[in-house]
Amino acid sequence: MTKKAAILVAGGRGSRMGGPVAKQYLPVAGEPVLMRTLSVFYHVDPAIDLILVLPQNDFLYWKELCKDYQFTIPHRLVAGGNSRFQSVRNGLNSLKPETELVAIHDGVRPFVKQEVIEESFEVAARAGSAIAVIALKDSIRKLRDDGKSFYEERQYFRLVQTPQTFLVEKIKKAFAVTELQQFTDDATVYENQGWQVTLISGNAENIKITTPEDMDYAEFIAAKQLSDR
Ligand SMILES: Nc1ccn([C@@H]2O[C@H](COP(=O)(O)OP(=O)(O)OP(=O)(O)O)[C@@H](O)[C@H]2O)c(=O)n1
Ligand SMILES: C[C@](O)(CO)[C@H](O)COP(=O)(O)O
Repeated sequence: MTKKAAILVAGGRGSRMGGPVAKQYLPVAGEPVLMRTLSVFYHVDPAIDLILVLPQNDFLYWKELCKDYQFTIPHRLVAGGNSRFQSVRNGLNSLKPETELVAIHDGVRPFVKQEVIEESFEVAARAGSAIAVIALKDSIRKLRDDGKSFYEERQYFRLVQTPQTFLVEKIKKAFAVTELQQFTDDATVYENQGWQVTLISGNAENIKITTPEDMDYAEFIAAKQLSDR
């Protein structure tokens, strides 16, 4: 059986969300965002090695939160870094030697579908990588520095989500480089090695909770999930 791990990165401060409590700990329909995300991965496969990357200073707070919510899904804590890239790298460095596949996922994307995670592991096992993306619904304009804007054919673009799942051997090699500005996700780190990434379909509700209005939408999605059960 292939040894799988999932690194859920939640080492950020949520500056665009604002507020006294970082967004990854905020309750959505009564359950903190990170507990929701951990649960989805756990239900895909309870044997997945779950790694949660948090700011080191939040470890105690998180452990207390788990007690308060009686949250018992097993996971390991790893200290985050100053950027998402560094947080992911810390997570990769904590993988057990026998791990063959790793899904890297934003902790603040609690509505990823189990089917997307499952497909990401299947495709990454065959192709080396699997990056969840969705098509655009709106038209797009490309901006130029001179203030002009131009039509672009939206069928050639995709919005990038997580999970981004990889063969461990390859993604660890890819992350053993100096951080570059274009490393806004893990696919860009992988392709920096000259390797082509493989895209899979994500799910529309798999939003990255980023700004306050996302919390309203998150409440809506959580309520819908409950009524669809
Ligand atoms: N040093 C960092 C920065 C970000 N992240 C994580 O990467 C994911 C995507 O980042 P983003 O949505 O930008 O989160 P924040 O950095 O927390 O938000 P902001 O940019 O608004 O401060 C989040 O789960 C975030 O916690 C991380 O693990 N370590
Ligand atoms: C990884 C990511 O969620 C893919 O869309 C995104 O690049 C993270 O960006 P952020 O600026 O760190 O939120």
